[in-house]
Amino acid sequence: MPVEEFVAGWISGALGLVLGHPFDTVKVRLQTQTTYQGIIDCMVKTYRHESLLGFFKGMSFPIASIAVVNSVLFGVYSNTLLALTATSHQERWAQPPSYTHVFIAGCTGGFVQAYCLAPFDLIKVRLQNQTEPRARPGSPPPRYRGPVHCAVSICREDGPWGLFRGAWALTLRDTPTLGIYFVTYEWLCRQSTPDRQNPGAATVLVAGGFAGIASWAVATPLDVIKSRMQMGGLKHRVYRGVLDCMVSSARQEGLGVFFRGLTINSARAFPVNAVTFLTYEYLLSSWG
Ligand SMILES: CN(C)C(=N)NCCC[C@H](N)C(=O)O
Repeated sequence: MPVEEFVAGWISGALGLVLGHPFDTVKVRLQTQTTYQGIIDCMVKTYRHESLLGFFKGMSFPIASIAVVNSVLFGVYSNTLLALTATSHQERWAQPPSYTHVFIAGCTGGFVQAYCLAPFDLIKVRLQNQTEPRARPGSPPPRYRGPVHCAVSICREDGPWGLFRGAWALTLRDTPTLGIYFVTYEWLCRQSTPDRQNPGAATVLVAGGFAGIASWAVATPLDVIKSRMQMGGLKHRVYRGVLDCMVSSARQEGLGVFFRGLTINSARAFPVNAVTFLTYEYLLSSWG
């Protein structure tokens, strides 16, 4: 099994994450809290209350974990395509796989990565939702002191399976949307590249960016549900399942709730995925 795809996925995921984390914090807060009037209000309040550091809450953990998860996504995707089409990554521009194969490989990558991502994503969302300013003498400490304390507390309160809270919604979110992600990327690259040639850097950047936007646009409704289920129990209500969360969120807040965070997510998705794909393609082509 070729391992370069895993390593390239690892490095490209870490770069994308640093770039996108401040946007991600605003998105998570908009999706799970009702105190903000919109993106700007959330940004201003976060900055005033928590300084610039507020935007980077929960980042140290994903920087290691998202890199692992991205490595699983790209590694599983590429190796599934290899199994389906018997072409390696280097041969794929000259002998392009069908979009059906790309979609199946993307869905497989999405399904596997969802289970690797679930505990890390839960911890990230819980930490991002702590709106307390940095600890000052006399002020009450935040519920979680950091990622490890958060993981230990969840295990203590809910058992080890507690770390997988929201995992089903995450799987439903990621399986089809990762298929869409890779199909969009391939389609855009092929549209703007002469037949059977490797796409240039500008094409990869633009195709990666739009693949990110397209997949997140489809993923947003389940992203909202996933984030709410992950916060369940902590002053937030506990849902009986994905359907219960969907129905009661829509009843209480209207259908618009499913698109909460869409604008900020799209603004985040373009640079994050442009950099991710460019780094991934660059690393694989320089390793030959
Ligand atoms: C719609 N979904 C779930 C995705 N397109 N996921 C893959 C993108 C990964 C990238 N690190 C990001 O966070 O955008």
